[in-house]
Amino acid sequence: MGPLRLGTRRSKLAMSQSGKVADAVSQVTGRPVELVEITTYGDTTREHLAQIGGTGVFVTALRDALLRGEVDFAVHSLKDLPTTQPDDLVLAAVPRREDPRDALVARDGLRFTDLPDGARVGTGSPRRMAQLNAYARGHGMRIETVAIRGNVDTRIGYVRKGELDAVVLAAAGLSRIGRIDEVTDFLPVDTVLPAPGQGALAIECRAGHTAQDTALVAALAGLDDPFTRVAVTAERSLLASLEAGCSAPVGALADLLADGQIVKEMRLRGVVGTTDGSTLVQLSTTGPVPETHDQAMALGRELAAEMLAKGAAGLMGERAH
Ligand SMILES: NCc1[nH]cc(CCC(=O)O)c1CC(=O)O
Repeated sequence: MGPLRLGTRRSKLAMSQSGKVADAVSQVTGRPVELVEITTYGDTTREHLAQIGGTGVFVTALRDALLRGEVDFAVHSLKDLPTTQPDDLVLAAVPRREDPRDALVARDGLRFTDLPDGARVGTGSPRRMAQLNAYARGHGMRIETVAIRGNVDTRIGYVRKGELDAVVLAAAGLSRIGRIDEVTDFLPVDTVLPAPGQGALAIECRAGHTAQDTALVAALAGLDDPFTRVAVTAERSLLASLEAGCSAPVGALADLLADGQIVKEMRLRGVVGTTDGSTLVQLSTTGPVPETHDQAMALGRELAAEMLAKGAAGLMGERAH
């Protein structure tokens, strides 16, 4: 048998996380893994993701390569993955999640709460804008959120060149490309809830039409982290039930509540808001740690129903598509 072919985007972030997954897959399968670089629509378009809708723009080309048999599995950032799973593909593994928080990279080592009056803060994410602006309004701060996009290096470049006072990025992405030292403040999740699935990766395969596919899915299961899987399932169920795309202003995070070493319950928090931060619907639910996929899905649906009852639908500009 030849090497396994791993389909990946070619950005520095994607190549770095795919390289790590390749090593882990080699370990569990005993086979060499070869990286196959694929350009996605999200990599070439110059449009703002909030405008093109975001849903699947980084994913579709990778999925097509999988379905055509050009690669054996694909590695995605889970937060970029649409909540609808195609029948012929399967999430073979969700490895243990890294730090899910958003992080600030600001000039002069500034923390978020120390930003000066009128500070310009760059982010392309309506979710980040909504929560940053809501915090500022509630704490007598005045900031201006500025829509930017581009890869991580480009975004940090706006601060280094003095065009912005700060940018907000996912801590996990910075860590994966070796730039975590540039973070000047980790934003508490009470201030900014991350995107559903942020900090987690997804390893996707064909759903076992051949004996080889089936064997690969079984081997990759060894890389799955069951708690991360349950947590991101609940978060993504919330997103799906709100009928929001991945560029909608929705944050969600599931975490465990423990008493010492003993895990007691899982908490799921969700937020949706207007980008100007004038209105946020933020709710949380706590219950037994889900033991099945269906239980995790139910938790997300229940919280979504409560958020919709509080007017969440009216706050999402962008609908599912
Ligand atoms: N939308 C872009 C994207 N998709 C995944 C990550 C990296 C972090 C992660 O895996 O959640 C990033 C960059 C960012 O949001 O700063």
